[in-house]
Amino acid sequence: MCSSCNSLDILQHEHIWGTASCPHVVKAPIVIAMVGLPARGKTYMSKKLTRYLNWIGIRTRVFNVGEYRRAATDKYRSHDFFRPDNKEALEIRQKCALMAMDDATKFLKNGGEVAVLDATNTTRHRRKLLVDMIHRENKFKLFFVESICDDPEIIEANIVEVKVCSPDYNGMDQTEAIADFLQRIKHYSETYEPLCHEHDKDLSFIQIFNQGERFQVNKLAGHLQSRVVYYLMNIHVLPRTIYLTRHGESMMNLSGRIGGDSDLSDRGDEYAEALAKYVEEEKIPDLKVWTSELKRTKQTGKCLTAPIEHWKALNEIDAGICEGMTYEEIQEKYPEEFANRDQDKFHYRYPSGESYQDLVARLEPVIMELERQENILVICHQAVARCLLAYFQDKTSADLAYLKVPLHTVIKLTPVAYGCKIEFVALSVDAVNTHRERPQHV
Ligand SMILES: O=c1[nH]cnc2c1c(-c1ccc(Cl)cc1)cn2-c1ccccc1
Ligand SMILES: O=P(O)(O)OC[C@H]1O[C@](O)(CO)[C@@H](O)[C@@H]1O
Repeated sequence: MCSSCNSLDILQHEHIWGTASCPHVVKAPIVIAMVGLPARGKTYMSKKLTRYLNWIGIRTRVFNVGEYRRAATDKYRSHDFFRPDNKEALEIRQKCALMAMDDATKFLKNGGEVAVLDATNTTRHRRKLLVDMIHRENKFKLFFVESICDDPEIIEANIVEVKVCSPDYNGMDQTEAIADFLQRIKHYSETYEPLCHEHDKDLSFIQIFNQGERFQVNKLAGHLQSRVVYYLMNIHVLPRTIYLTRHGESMMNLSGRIGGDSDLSDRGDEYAEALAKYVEEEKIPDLKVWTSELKRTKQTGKCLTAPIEHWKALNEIDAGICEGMTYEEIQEKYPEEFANRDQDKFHYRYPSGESYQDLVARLEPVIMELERQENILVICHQAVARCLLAYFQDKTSADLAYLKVPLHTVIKLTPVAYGCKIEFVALSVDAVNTHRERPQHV
């Protein structure tokens, strides 16, 4: 007997594994529907949230209605397309919205877990259509995320940063494009009905005011929705830089051995000095430094003047019974283990140790705190740096485990528009290469 909906055929019900058929299941697929006027950060949030959910292992994809409209109509002419009385355009826009929802439904029926519908969804009529289509027919959960922003400076910044370069404005000069986009916003404003408690008390939603200054949350329904709300309450758009580096070369690196808690080598000490010089020259305001609890990262930060915090969560992947061994010794002594790791390096867990998947879970609180912070230098390890980098660079789990993160290199990450600019700054101190390539045969 299923305790949530008293269904008897537990096998058909698949309650434990979570299916779309029963709304009570823990992992019922969910549609996150964005709501808001143009230039309110809907695409920004859609992409960032999707990157986070995929990184923690939840299969998520964005369905952007604007992209469907651009595919359906040839060259965009002007804001007239968005006039509420433009019947022909309304038909195209409705068709595109239905196609996006249809593709989202297909995605969720084929193993997808979260579909983010990046659209304005600015009328009660459109949202009711969503409720009927998604909630009743498919039994998916539906969660609305509305961004309300009436600060003209923020709107203008958004338009300049991500709208004027949109395909809609190819060949148009910036002033013309901004004017056209402001007209487009005006057309939407005429019919805009924000979510409100009176009319929408049965809907699950969060309203975000002015880029996270204030939040209004209604009827959260489930763990995933709470995780989404928590994430959206922790992100910010203040300009900042995250500097990522491994510790300096260690004695274990010199001997080609993995793990352990060894001191820096002489060249590792040189890197610690070079790192302090680099940081000095960067003139980073209010820098904070995070290291792991292992000696080699603490020693790497010893010449820095900025405040330093140590995180156990930043410790290197635990190689369990293989700690302190070389790859050759592992292949010799544990050939099966060695082969299994090459087969699926992300999911492979060392006996009495960790997998990259375990590492991502251990690093999630670090990522959440990094999102809250401003300028940070993280001194960590090869596997840890790969996991953090995969989050900022939206890498797949398979690629994550083989990302190149050389010793004595500072990786500079700066959020821009919808992504993250990345620069590799190799400081001129030699070091061994600890990178083991993806084997060809698998
Ligand atoms: O509320 C906005 N209004 C206009 N623009 C915005 C936002 C947000 C934003 C929204 C919610 C949260 Cl919790 C944080 C940021 C991000 N952006 C944005 C930032 C960079 C490029 C393009 C868009
Ligand atoms: O996953 P890979 O490629 O073995 O890299 C992780 C290894 O890198 C090191 O940080 C340095 O070799 C080891 O401590 C760790 O086990």
